Amino acid sequence: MVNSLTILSLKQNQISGSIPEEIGQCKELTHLYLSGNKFSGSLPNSLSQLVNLKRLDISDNNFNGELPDLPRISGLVTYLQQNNHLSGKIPNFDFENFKKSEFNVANNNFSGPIPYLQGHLTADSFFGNSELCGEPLSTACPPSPAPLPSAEDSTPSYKGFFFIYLGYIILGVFIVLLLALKFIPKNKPKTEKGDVEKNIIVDDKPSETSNEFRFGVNRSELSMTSFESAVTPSTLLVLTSPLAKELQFEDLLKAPAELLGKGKHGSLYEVVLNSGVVLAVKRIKDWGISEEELRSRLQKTDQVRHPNILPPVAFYCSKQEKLLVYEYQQNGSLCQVLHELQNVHKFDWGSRLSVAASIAEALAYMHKELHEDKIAHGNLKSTNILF
Ligand SMILES: Nc1ncnc2c1ncn2[C@@H]1O[C@H](COP(=O)(O)OP(=O)(O)OP(=O)(O)O)[C@@H](O)[C@H]1O
Repeated sequence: MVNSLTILSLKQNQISGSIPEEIGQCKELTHLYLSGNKFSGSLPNSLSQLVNLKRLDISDNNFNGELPDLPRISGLVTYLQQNNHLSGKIPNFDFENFKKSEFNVANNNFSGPIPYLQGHLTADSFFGNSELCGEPLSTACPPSPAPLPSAEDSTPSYKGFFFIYLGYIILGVFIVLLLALKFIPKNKPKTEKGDVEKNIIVDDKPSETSNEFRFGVNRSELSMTSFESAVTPSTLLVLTSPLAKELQFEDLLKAPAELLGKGKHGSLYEVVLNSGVVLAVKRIKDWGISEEELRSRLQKTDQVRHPNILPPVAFYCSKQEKLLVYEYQQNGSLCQVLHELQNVHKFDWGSRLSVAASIAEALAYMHKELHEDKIAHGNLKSTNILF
């Protein structure tokens, strides 16, 4: 039971006590909402073992002590812990993953410099920590004291000499290489297409190299070298949706993208096209089926039309990348309605039943139509029900 728990929401109650170390056993937990209670004590170290966690909200409690190693949870997109008594340094998260309103450590006892925020977040997320300093707060950090010179520093050691000589050697080799490059004849044989294909590089991290296409100006993790675009004509397959008419693969790569979440099969980005159209693009990793099979499944899924099934708009398939494009649904998911709305009582039992009936109807239709192709949903959960 505990092993398969994915969402735990205890918010806005009067619960006191500390979070037990055993929370680390809930390995499937993706959403943990404990805000607005009277929890106290320090956060257990085992919290950092919840590697599937996407949303953590422990705001408005009495937690204290230092934070466990939470940055190791790479898929976190919500991190709210304002209005507690937590202390120590702010860890170096992957701040690119957080929207402004989804990261907040205000009104605690944190101290020291704020880590580099990669251009994200504002002072609002950090106010109320009297010993916190650095951007984006207006309090500058005091200069770190210069290390005292030691006796060892004043006399050059053998180790020091070794590095000086090593430096000379490297410089010498570099000059020889430069000269060699200058005098080697430049008439290289023309590279065949096959050779270029062998050189395709997919870089999973943003790179500063200027000849790269970007998916998301500087916020996404997807980038692809120009080699791939040179050998792969735009193979983005636009399905029947009029929304993405004339959509090109390059349009996706150039558009700003924001991470919406990370799942088992990859990351999902909100992508805003030049035209203003907003898409949700899933970058698939480890699907475990062949490119051919993926194509055939998507084309079949596209033929199953039902008002409650969100069809893919387009997909892109190459050896290096598999992208699935959907229309962005701006009204949020069932999970948000159930767990994040201020006034959940608005979601009355009549509405809940009607949502459940719509889901069942859509699922039954899809499974009937795709029965022969053996395609089932296989991952039904409240975050996958969109309004
Ligand atoms: N078309 C969409 N528009 C808006 N939000 C979406 C859309 N599709 C998914 N989301 C939201 O984005 C988040 C991530 O979605 P995703 O489908 O990647 O999750 P997942 O089903 O857990 O992934 P996986 O199948 O890889 O395990 C979810 O919170 C979901 O509600």
